[in-house]
Amino acid sequence: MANPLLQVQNYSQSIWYDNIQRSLLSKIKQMIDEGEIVGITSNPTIFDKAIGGSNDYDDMMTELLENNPQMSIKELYEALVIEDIREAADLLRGVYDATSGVDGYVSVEVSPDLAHDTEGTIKEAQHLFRTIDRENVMIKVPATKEGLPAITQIIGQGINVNVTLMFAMQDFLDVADAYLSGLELLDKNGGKLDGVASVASFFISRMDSAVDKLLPENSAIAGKVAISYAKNVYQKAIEFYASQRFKDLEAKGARIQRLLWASTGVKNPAYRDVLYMEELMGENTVNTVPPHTLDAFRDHGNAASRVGKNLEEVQEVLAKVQELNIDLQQIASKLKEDGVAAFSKSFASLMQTLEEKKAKLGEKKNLAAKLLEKDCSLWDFPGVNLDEVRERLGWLDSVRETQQKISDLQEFAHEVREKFSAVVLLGMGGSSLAPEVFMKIFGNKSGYPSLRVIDTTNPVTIRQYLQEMDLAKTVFVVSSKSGGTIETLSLYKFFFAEVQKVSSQPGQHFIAITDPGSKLENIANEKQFLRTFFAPQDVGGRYSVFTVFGMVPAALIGAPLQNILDSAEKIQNSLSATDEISPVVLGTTLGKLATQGKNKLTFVLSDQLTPFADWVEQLVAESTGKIGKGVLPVAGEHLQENYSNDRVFVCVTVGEEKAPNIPSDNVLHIHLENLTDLGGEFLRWQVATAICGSVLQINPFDQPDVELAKIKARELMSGDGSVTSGDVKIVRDDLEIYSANIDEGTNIEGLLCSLLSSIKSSDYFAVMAYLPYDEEITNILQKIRCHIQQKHNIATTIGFGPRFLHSTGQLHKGDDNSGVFLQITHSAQDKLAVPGENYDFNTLIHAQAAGDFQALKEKKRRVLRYHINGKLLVALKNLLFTMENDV
Ligand SMILES: O=P(O)(O)OC[C@H]1O[C@](O)(CO)[C@@H](O)[C@@H]1O
Ligand SMILES: O=C[C@H](O)[C@H](O)COP(=O)(O)O
Repeated sequence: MANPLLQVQNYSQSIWYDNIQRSLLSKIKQMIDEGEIVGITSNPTIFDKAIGGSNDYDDMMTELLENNPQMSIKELYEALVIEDIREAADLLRGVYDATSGVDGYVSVEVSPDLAHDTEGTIKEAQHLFRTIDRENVMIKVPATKEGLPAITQIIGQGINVNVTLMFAMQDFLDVADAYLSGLELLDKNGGKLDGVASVASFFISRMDSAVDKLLPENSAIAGKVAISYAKNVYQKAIEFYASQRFKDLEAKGARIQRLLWASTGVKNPAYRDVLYMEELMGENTVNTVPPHTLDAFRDHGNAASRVGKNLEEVQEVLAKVQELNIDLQQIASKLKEDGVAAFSKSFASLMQTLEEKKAKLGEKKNLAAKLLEKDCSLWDFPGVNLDEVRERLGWLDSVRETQQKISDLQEFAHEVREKFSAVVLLGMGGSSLAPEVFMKIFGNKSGYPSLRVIDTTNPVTIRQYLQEMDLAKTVFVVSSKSGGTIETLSLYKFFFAEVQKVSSQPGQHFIAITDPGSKLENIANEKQFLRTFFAPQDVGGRYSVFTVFGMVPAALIGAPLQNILDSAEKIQNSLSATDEISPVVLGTTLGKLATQGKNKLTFVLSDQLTPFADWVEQLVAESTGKIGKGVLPVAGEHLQENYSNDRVFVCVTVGEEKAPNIPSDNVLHIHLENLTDLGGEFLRWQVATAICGSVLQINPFDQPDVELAKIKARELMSGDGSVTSGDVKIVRDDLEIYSANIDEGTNIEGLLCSLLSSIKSSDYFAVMAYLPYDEEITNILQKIRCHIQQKHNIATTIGFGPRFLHSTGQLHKGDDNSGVFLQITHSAQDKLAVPGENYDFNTLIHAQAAGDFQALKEKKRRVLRYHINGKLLVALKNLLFTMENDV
């Protein structure tokens, strides 16, 4: 079907667009190119919405203030507005030339505060016209008593004028007279009359909104008064421009001052949404149309010449208005007054928003600039070792540095995919989580190997993964910054021995990612690994996604490296933005809220982004949970009807998705146009977390309490490979229960009750499962968690051990002791030896669980360990049953 907007020109009406905003300029260009619009209008309300309600202008504001910190708010406003008006004028220049100056104008209004100041209006009109420096600009001047002489003077100087805020027939007559006087003045001054244009903006919907209130219920003339009045004015205009006075001017090139229908967005939803467009269409008029009305007309508008038609009905409607004693003249005067006041209010609100933005930008700029300069003073607080901080700020260069290495990474990936069909990454925490996100979100590109991360010491899972592997076609990435992480090295030893069974060159199945000089580098050299990638030493594990730790595995599966880095760079380049989710603001907000006790950061992620939660969980928890402070990341919970007030939500949607309704006052929304914007999210959260650490006055780059559990685990692993752990409280059937820092109970139910009755409203409940990765197990754990979430209305988390020890494990022991912990362990039949060591994986995982239990105990955390010796699933279901029914 033909676009109805394009048919409007058949009736000699020009459609202008009643809207402008920087980010819309490309859309506006498209509408101009397609012939849908031939002009643009703006007003103070439109700019208030555009500048106050978006970040479109933040970069320019930052730049302007950088060049001139003394710039006043008014100057700032003007600079932003003028830039848009110029750009719009340039976009419309083609129309202006093609129509010989009939159309192709963009209108900008003088400050509404000058509405009653003739001299001030003249000066500002001159100033704007000169500064904008475009022929196809119209200066908007209100049709007030003081505006009329200004119109004459401005037209007399050859400046185009759009007269605004016209409501009454008398306005038309006054304005038309002022216009002709202006033309006469221009003529007298020797100016060219064909070089000046003017429109008279007659406001429609506002008149109906005011009159409809005075009409009896279901009145037949509802929604018809403004149109009838406007049609009457139109007739008057025809008469006026047939006058000899105008004919004389026309002979010298003058154009009529076209009537422009403004305020044509329907305000009463009961009316047809294109009512004012359809009814007022006709020769020698302009209609300036707001976005939603334009969209509606494009969709179902009906173009026809109507403004000069049905004149009997016009008279009937106006007679009826008189009959009802409705004084349109009086209403019009009031609307004009109100209009001036409303534009003044918008203008004042915009000035205030700019004032606030300027202050915020200064503050954010300081933080952003300090961060980009790697200024350690951001974390200069008692107890923070600044030398350690200094050695952990390299991540701020990672995106830029890795941009240079894309082709090397891709070449290597190409070599690898010729030989292997699967990549297995062995690593913990920051060395494995980002690659797993990439694999789960992007998948492996066709022709590229798939990737599996192994970050457990659970023998059942390791065995199962081994059985699923085709070792001859598998390449292992051993990923460890320190090169000494026990899980990673044990897994390496195990899989190297397995590969040795199928390959005469086992080292060629291994790639190392590590710091130069690490133990892993030595191993890689000795075993002749396929390749060793060195990571920058000044980037900590959880901030390393853009280094080789994240990018090598991403390249191996053919993930969109360029998009990932570009979207991250985009975020990095706009660190001083002021919107609530810009990284610096986000970090500041999260830090401030956490200090007010709102420290349960709950992620409500698009299904497509679910895997991102594990990465962000580690970043936030390990970075912030220390010295009695911390932000607990919560992911994977069901939405509830109400929440305790310690929650902050971050809702992330992608593409067309709608955000769910979250019943909380603290909800931040992040929207990704598409999944390839994911790179920016990694950077957003790295910056936000670092800044949050600054607000919390901690070092967000260390993990002081992770070591404690490791020490305890080492102590518990005796030379013969067994694990000793005291504290057993109850032994029943195939169960052993241990507890610490809770009231004693005499049976299992009693101990569980003690644990749960210790819960306070600001606590959280954490399930820590040293169990195989398995869907059924996960489902049962989810049910346990869900039960506690609902029954106690607190935040809940689930972590698989030892994986979570490198994530929430730090926060569990470092925060303000608000965690209530249920640790679940199981004795596997399969011990699975670690070649060359005196321990097997079963011993290792038990030592890790028992070590963490001891560490939690020492830190006075409330913890219960539920150790299962018998059938795992049966025991888990029993535990769920007990929790749902007895405790
Ligand atoms: O890369 P590495 O040295 O093996 O460390 C793995 C993980 O262990 C930690 O150092 C401690 O949990 C994390 O910060 C890190 O991501
Ligand atoms: O120039 C256009 C006017 O300012 C605009 O159409 C006013 O519309 P409104 O009545 O919807 O605010």
